[in-house]
Amino acid sequence: MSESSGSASVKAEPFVLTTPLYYVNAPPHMGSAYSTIAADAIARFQRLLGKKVIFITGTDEHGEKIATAAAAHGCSPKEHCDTISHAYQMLWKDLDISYDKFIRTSDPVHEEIVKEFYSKVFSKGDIYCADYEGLYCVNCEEYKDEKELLENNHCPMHLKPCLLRKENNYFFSLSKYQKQLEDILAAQSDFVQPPFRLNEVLGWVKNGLRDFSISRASVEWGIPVPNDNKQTIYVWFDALLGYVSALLKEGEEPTLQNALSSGWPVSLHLIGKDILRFHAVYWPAMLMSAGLDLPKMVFGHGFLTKDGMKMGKSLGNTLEPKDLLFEFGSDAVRYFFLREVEFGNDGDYSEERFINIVNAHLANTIGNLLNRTLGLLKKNCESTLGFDSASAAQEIPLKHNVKELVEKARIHYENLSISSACESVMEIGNAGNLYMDEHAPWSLFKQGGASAEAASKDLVIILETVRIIAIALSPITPTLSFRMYSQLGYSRAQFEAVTWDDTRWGGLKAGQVMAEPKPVFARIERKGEEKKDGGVPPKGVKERKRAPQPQRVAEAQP
Ligand SMILES: Nc1ncnc2c1ncn2[C@@H]1O[C@H](COP(=O)(O)OP(=O)(O)OP(=O)(O)O)[C@@H](O)[C@H]1O
Repeated sequence: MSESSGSASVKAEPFVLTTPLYYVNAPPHMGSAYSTIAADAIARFQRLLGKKVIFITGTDEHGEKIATAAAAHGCSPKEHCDTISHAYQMLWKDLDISYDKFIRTSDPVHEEIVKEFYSKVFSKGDIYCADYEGLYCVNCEEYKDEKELLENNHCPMHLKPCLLRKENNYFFSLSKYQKQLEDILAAQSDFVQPPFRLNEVLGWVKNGLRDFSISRASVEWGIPVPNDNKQTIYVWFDALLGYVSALLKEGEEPTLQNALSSGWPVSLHLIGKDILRFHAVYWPAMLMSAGLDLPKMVFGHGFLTKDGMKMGKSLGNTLEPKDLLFEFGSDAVRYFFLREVEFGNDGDYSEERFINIVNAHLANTIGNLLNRTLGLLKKNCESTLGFDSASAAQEIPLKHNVKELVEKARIHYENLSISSACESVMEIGNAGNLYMDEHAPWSLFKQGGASAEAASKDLVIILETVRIIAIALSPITPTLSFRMYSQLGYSRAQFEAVTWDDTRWGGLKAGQVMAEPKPVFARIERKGEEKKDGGVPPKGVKERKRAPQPQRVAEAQP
């Protein structure tokens, strides 16, 4: 991605990004939440740059696995999909996901788009009928190559046996697009990110592409193949087109032309590495066949793992996001996973690490800095700024340091190095804390006169640093950032109007009145940890409370 300057000018071309459309075989888990949180951070960052963003997420609802899951719950596939899709939407709400469009592949408008697309590919001569026999993983909804399977034909991802299946299906001529795909991957080196995943994709393509079946004779819960109602369209062929259907406006006639005119091609498909082949090989070939533009980038991130295995619905080894949210709150969950897991690589969850990171960074480095400073301002300056931040900080090193770190954070966000962006912002917090400790304004106030004046300038300088942190961290911790902003005396509307340009030094003005100091982030107490109000809780009393409760813990004042 670019390193061009972060301007707030509105670009005509929207930034369109997508999460995977999650398969509704079971409710969402922390892995599904991870992709969506990351996409949300990117969407929020792009909006801060002044871009028009179309952020698409949704659910993939057809196929054999869904019909089986519905039967197991004694309901119809549609009822099952309604329930699980709703669970995704509720979780996204709790996680502060700012999506613009939630697409469900059982939506009738999507069916129209799939049928039109299928007919285009058919007219191109890229669909034919043939018998196929192969090993099928129902959990991947994919025929597998024997070479990629474990002992006894077990799927390496789901650890379940693949079954031999023989069907008469419609096939897509993927092999026809081998050369074109090789050329695209060579010419557009950032089409697949991170770079090591591009090598993976190049390997698959160079090994030779085989046509794949795009219909199922044995699956009823799906979109009927045009002109052959005995077969339904393969769930992946159908699901990928959800990214197109999502662009249709409310009430608009469901045609490809209408959908494509509202933002195609996608700027970024953000996916887990498990579905890279579908997005970086099958999907571009399908689009080329239909004569549609290709997405600009496919980013395959790593897995959240448990005992080294991918956390997933089929394996059932998942971490429940609702529990984490209940206990720690949305900002903590978002921050931990985006800061802790280097974006692109795998990462493991540990509660101890979660608590340590979140307490150290959000409660101490940021929350405590703001709270201490506001406490001093209240005590010594009636919570009112005596100087503009621009005039308070003429040529101090902190100001230059902050400027450099903000620019680093911006470049990291642009390059999707989300963890490094968090790190740069936290360095701003460290610099602010160091400034506070070195200048010790509490003792300058005691000296009075010119020293007291210097102290009140110091407070403005630190609060300006915190203001910049609030903006730069807002793609990751939107709720916490708003709490910080309102402590600085700004309204919700003022917070919502900020752009990345507002990270420039000089926002705080003399006379601005700060809010009553309240901790913006409650430190998480470990089970059995001694509480500030005295001792461990008595037996039978729940040790942790629902987060966030910022007023619960007041950090020590200097
Ligand atoms: N453990 C995980 N770590 C990171 N992302 C994950 C994880 N599990 C799922 N995802 C996200 O969800 C996408 C797959 O969605 P899907 O609905 O198929 O979930 P799943 O839990 O992987 O299902 P299954 O276990 O049945 O394969 C991945 O590409 C990724 O974006």
